[in-house]
Amino acid sequence: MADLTTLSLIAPAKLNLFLHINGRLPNGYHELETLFVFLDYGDRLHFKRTDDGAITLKTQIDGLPDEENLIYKAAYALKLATNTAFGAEISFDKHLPSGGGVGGGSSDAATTLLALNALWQLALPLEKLAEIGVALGADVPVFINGQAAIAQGIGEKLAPVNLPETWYLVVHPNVHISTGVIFNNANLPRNTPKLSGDWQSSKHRNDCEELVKKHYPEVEKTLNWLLKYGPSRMTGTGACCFVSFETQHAALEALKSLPETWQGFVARSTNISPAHSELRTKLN
Ligand SMILES: C[C@@](CO)(OP(=O)(O)O)[C@H](O)COP(=O)(O)OP(=O)(O)OC[C@H]1O[C@@H](n2ccc(N)nc2=O)[C@H](O)[C@@H]1O
Ligand SMILES: Nc1ncnc2c1ncn2[C@@H]1O[C@H](COP(=O)(O)OP(=O)(O)O)[C@@H](O)[C@H]1O
Repeated sequence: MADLTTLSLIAPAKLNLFLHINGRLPNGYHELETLFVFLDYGDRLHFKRTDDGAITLKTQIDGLPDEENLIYKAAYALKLATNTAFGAEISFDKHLPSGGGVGGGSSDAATTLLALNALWQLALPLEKLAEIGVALGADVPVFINGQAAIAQGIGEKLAPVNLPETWYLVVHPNVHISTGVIFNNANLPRNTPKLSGDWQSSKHRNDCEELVKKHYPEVEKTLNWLLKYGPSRMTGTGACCFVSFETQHAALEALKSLPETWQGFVARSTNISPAHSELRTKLN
């Protein structure tokens, strides 16, 4: 295996193709059933191994102290768990909208754990990385595992699935939605029965959608605008909404007519996380 000292790796977006809330745990977290798929679009992170033991971010996010950046937190947590003498310099190109429901922060954290596990020559198994990751965010384990999955629990119990890969137009209606605020709203429905039998033959929805539409009219407008192309849905706790297309061309044509006040991107869904595919290529 190659002994790398630098590594550049994607932190892909995810979509929640459905999101059911089954109940609330004593610690306030919610029991979910959600279908995760990855997109071949995301942030790009650049890592350089150093010998001085320090973790340094060379890029900043406006209004977010480095110590609160999930990239820094992930690197620090891995260093703490392993006592490695190595350090890292990390820069990144942020493409995913913050608070967009596409998992940007969690994916950045997962990519950091995967990359530094290789650069610091730790050889930790994915289960251990996921254990470190879940303390940073409920969404981190699916990115560490790297396989499209139905998640249960708080999002960390993963059953791999194999979905038809297709094209998506993802639209961000320019509103930032805090996951914590939505989950803490008294009017959030929390009583969807657990899926029984074959999940593909059940009816699906996003249980956060109605509440978010009420509080963020731009999300409702986006979902309605997308309806002309097919059934539209919100991902996670919002704000991004998506619709699928059979061809890249059709998705790009729809993107061209997007109202100027919103942002959007077209991406292909993948069953294997593009971070894992890239890492495999670069390590061999
Ligand atoms: C809803 C989902 C669906 O994929 O995605 P996003 O919309 O955030 O992308 C995730 O469960 C979000 O995961 P993540 O964004 O990592 O959440 P965390 O940082 O762990 O938690 C943020 C806050 O959301 C609430 N939370 C999160 C997960 C969960 N199963 N139950 C909760 O109640 C908690 O109030 C917590 O303080
Ligand atoms: N590297 C990071 N990228 C994005 N957000 C981050 C990062 N580190 C910490 N955060 C914090 O996490 C919050 C949720 O971000 P994000 O994961 O992009 O949203 P979502 O969970 O809705 O997809 C942000 O508002 C920000 O305060």
